[in-house]
Amino acid sequence: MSTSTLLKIADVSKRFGGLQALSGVSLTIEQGQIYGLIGPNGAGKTTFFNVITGLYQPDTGSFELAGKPYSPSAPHEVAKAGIARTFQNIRLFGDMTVLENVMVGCHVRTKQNVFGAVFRHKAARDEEAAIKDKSQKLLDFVGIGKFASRTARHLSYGDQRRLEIARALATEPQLLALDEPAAGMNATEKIGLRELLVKIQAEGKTILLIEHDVKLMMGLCNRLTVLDYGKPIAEGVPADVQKNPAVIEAYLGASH
Ligand SMILES: Nc1ncnc2c1ncn2[C@@H]1O[C@H](COP(=O)(O)OP(=O)(O)OP(=O)(O)O)[C@@H](O)[C@H]1O
Repeated sequence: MSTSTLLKIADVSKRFGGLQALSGVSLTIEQGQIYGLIGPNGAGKTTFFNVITGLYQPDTGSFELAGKPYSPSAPHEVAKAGIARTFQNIRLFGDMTVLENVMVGCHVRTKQNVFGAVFRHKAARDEEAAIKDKSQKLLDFVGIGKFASRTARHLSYGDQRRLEIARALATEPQLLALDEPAAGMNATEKIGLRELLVKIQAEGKTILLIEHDVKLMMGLCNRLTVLDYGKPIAEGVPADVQKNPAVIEAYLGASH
């Protein structure tokens, strides 16, 4: 293999009572890829995200991150291991400033312990200044630097999505997992989002993306897995996936 594998997931299953939400889902994401997960409503996409980010315990499944066994446990541990995610429904600290929201993400990687913060040691003050600086740079990178001191809930919807991405990037993830980042966006915001994701990929990041906008996904992703009723029905490059009869049937079936 010429590229290096970032995340290798094998045979993930998850049952909720009588409902088999995921069964036998395997996928391999190479470093630097934008990898898409698509499928009709209820196909299991978010459940899969919740499993790999430690919110749900799978019934079966094995995981390897950057060549090492990885066991998704508590979300904080997942962030430390190098996976950051955003949620379908925006989860920001609405009453904090835009800058503070990103600073929270940075704290996953900080060295100072709580005593340093309480007693305001010089090292803690220096680190805090570095965090502010890094957070501002991330805001500039995602295109909302001028709103740093604004209260987060006063941002437009599209900019709140950008802020979530900046906060996730602040944890210095190896994998950025985005759950429907374009949901509720207008056409202009979607174009902006697409440009941002391409820019993040150009920085060397790897992205796992759930999205309903199939056109956006086909244009953006290097590879895709399609789920239907919790099972993978197709995997490959967009040009092949969109011709796959099982995929066409799953989408037509869902809309008729
Ligand atoms: N905590 C839970 N308890 C019980 N059932 C659940 C739970 N979470 C998800 N499910 C069920 O699992 C199935 C898969 O849901 P999931 O949200 O993963 O699908 P999805 O592909 O993300 O859908 P959408 O595109 O609508 O967000 C659905 O039938 C859902 O109702």
